[in-house]
Amino acid sequence: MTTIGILALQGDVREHAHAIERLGASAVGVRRLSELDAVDGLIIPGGESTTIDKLLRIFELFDPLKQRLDEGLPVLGTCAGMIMLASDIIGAIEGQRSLGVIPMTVRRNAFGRQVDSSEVELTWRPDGSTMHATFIRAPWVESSADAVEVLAVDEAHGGQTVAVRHRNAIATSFHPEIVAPGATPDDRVHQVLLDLVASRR
Ligand SMILES: NC(=O)CC[C@H](N)C(=O)O
Repeated sequence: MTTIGILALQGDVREHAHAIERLGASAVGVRRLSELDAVDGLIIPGGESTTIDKLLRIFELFDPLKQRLDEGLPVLGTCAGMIMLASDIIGAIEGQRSLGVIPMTVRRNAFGRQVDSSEVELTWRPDGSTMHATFIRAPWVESSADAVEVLAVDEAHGGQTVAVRHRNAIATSFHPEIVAPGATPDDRVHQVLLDLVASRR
């Protein structure tokens, strides 16, 4: 069975695990290198990128994780996880590092304080369908290399790129793991991660 690790240093782990389990794979928390080496793919959840960065270094995971991702371990980064995957960050705190997996510049807290949290209907480009997305103090993609595929833009806030794919990595500004009360879960983003895992085999 496919096993997806969820980086469990900080952030919302359980909702991602539910999405992965709904898709028929198993989900485990990752806090140490031996756990990282046992998974077929990884999720870096939302939370606070400055804290995730610090904890990765304290747990001595930063460099080994970067190496696994550079070698092709499939990864999904959401919100703070998107920031962690970027090559460049606008609005980083001093000394903040990212893993540099996707050649793109992201802007932290891009939607401003007044849009702390919002729900938006996006167009999911792979099939042109609508996707209901929840944003929480989210980043957006300010610019990206030509090789980076845009999966979704936020027309409601001026057409910013909010989901991308590059090689073994997917990143979303929003929280695809959040299911609104009473809504049917939409696991298309997590399915892209599982498809990346399947195509690597
Ligand atoms: N929901 C989130 O993950 C917020 C991200 C946070 N603003 C950061 O910079 O890391």
